[in-house]
Amino acid sequence: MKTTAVTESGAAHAREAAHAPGAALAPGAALAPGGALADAALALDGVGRTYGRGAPALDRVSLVVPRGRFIAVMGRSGSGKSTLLRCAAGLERPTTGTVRIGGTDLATLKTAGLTRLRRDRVGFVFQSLNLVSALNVRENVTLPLLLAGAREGRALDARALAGLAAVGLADRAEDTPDNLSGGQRQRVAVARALVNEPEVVFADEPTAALDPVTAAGVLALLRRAVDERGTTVVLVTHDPVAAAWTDEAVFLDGGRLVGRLDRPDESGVREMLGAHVLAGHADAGFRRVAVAR
Ligand SMILES: Nc1ncnc2c1ncn2[C@@H]1O[C@H](COP(=O)(O)OP(=O)(O)OP(=O)(O)O)[C@@H](O)[C@H]1O
Repeated sequence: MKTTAVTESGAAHAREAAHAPGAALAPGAALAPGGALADAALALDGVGRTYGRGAPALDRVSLVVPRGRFIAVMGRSGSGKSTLLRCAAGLERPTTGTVRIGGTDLATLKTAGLTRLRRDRVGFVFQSLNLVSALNVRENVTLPLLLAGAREGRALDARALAGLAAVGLADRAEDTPDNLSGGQRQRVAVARALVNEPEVVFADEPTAALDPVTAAGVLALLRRAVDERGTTVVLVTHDPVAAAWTDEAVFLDGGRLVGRLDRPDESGVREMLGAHVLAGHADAGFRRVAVAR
């Protein structure tokens, strides 16, 4: 695949990111309450999810994501990426294991508390969570703030406009989403996800429907949130080009975490997807794969 200049600069940007590597826990490893791991933006410990009588969609996944880190979750179709994201984001309760966001064990929260946590501390950029077409772009961006109890008014609008300016769409604030292109709508979705300054943003294939240059623009916005605000971003993607914007890629196969790359580049990711992940399915153990740069 031809790499665009924008994409190369994104990959270089990701390579230059100087964050400490994330940690992966052995299945079943304990998280010390109040310890360094409890301070992570996101920590999964032995998380599993089974639907009905089928094989586990997610199988004892343990993963610690420090604050201010951009992580890609990769793997072939059906490997459990979206299930991991839904469990990690508190949209679905895991069958086994523990999920912590900023030290809060999600299992300790009742439905209302979980809703509050998702509203106040988490941002979402999902293909399926589209913008509300009955509201204009500015109103779409203010929605999370209103749901969190903010009062309508100039201060709220100013915050939405600042968010839209950051994604280059301040001049489209009064348009309806239907009048925007797919890429512009995704940029509004990013502005909406970031407006209440969440600790963690979960993004499920946010660039899947976009051309490479537009996709790079959306990924650059997420990268900037990580670098400038210290936001943690968890990105589910099939795309090695998208993964190259992140600090770390983790690989799922058959619901298990089977590998990871620090500062992934396109070729390293392709190699993992093509060889290690598929061939490594029989090996249930978690493997660290060092890639020379
Ligand atoms: N609500 C559900 N009910 C039953 N099975 C489910 C449900 N959600 C996911 N699964 C199953 O769990 C497994 C993992 O699905 P998941 O959507 O997490 O994979 P994925 O890696 O995100 O796939 P894709 O890349 O195709 O989106 C699949 O076998 C899927 O059929």
